Amino acid sequence: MADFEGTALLTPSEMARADELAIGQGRTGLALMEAAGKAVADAVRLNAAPQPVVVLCGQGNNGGDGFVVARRLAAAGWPVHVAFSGHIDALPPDARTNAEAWTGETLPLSPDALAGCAIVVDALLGAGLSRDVSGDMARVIDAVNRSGRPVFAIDIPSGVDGATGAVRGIAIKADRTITFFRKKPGHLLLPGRGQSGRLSVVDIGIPGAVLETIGVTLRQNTPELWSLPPLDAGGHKYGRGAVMVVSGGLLNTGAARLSARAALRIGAGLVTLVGSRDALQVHAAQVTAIMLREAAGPEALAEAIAAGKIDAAVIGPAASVGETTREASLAILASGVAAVLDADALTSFAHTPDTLFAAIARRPDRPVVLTPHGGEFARLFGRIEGSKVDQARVAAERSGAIVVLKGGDTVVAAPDGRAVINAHASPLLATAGSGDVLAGMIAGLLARGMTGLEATCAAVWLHGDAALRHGRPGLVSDDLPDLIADAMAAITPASLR
Ligand SMILES: NC(=O)C1=CN([C@@H]2O[C@H](COP(=O)(O)OP(=O)(O)OC[C@H]3O[C@@H](n4cnc5c(N)ncnc54)[C@H](O)[C@@H]3O)[C@@H](O)[C@H]2O)[C@@H](O)CC1
Ligand SMILES: [K+]
Repeated sequence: MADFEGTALLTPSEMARADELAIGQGRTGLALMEAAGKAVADAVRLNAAPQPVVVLCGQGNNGGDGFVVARRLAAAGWPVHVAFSGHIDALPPDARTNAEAWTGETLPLSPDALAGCAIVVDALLGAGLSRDVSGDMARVIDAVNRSGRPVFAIDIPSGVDGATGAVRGIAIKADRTITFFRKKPGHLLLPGRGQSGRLSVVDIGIPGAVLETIGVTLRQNTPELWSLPPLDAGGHKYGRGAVMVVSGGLLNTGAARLSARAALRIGAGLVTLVGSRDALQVHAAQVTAIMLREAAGPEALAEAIAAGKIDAAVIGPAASVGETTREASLAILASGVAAVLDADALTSFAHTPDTLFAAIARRPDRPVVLTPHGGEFARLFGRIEGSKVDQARVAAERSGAIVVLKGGDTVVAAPDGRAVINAHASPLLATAGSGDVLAGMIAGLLARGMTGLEATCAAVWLHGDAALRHGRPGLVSDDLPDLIADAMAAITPASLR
């Protein structure tokens, strides 16, 4: 996977380390704080005409940034007051210096401090919370959220946990968030993403090279992380990979068809639906470019894989839960093809996850991708503590597979610890069959020869992009495969299309 440093995400402790490393390389904490406060004051000035501002300052360095913002806005002629209830002496040194340099009005931190102001700057808490928000601070946050006034959050909306995106008790609902150096997971994970409003990242003088020292393993999913394989002018369909999708029974064929269409649309050379004769008769009435092959039972599946020179297989969409799907999944894994296990294939191992993980371990060279939503994840992996990223990472390590923990903030994790958060998505994707399309897209890109993590991240991003392209209510999963072409075209240079 390309190592594009702009996509790196830093947990609060990694960000503290980045600050420390920058300071070790000759920057001062005060200079970083001044740059941070200047960036926020500039953002306020760029986005509004001069009007009364209240800067809510907490007891740490986030509050220190707030005092810089207050000083700079006041110097630019804006009416500003600060709301702060701590002891200046108890502030960390740089924040204290800036609090002492503030000569304007300071009111106690309470909902009354909002009176008469038109804009709120939130400098209460940074990304690394040590406890839930309560007391006066909670009351002020509640009053800000009810006030309807525009809020500029410094670094992260106060109350959002920068590592997990959780709202710790209560959190500021910001219109704009200005963060420093790199985004934090809490800006992308839900509900933190929804609290952040429009997010911008500003350079405050921390050298990018510190990322290598820190050893960042978490990234945001963007097209910079992967590239779609170019089409070969002399290529033939087998060179673009063959996908097999296992069908559900007579009355459950639609889900597999969605997967198959998506696999073909994303560029697999050949796609075959396999299943019972009666299921194939339903498919036959619906598909044209997709091929059909009768195969019932694990041996027949293995034969179909060999006969079709299959590169990647999908099993799970409406496959039914139970022994048949379990045995079929094991046959696919034993065949060694790249495999995407979705939906019923995951639930079929709910009572025997170790059987699945052992089968994955026997074929370390070809990728296996598991695509659970939250319910399927819990059935297969039980309860895992920590953020969504932590959970996906533990599951990937335990299973030996790439795990796609789906949702509005899908997390992809690899067994080696690399993880990616996808925020390029639309709530329209919460519709029946959307996951079936994603499974097909992943398989299509695996068949085209992309590595497991790249294929999965690319498919997740393109799936989100397809829904964003629909751009209006009324998206159904049948629409998605046809939107994939435009999604791919937008990131593919014309010479390679
Ligand atoms: N040199 C640096 O470290 C820099 C820091 N910067 C700013 O500093 C911030 C981080 O500063 P800090 O690490 O001091 O963190 P905070 O500003 O969040 O302050 C931490 C303090 O808040 C308290 N606290 C934690 N959770 C709380 C809760 N739920 N309710 C009430 N109090 C709580 C802690 O006990 C601690 O006293 C960043 O967000 C950024 O804005 C920037 O100025 C750039 C440079
Ligand atoms: K804040």
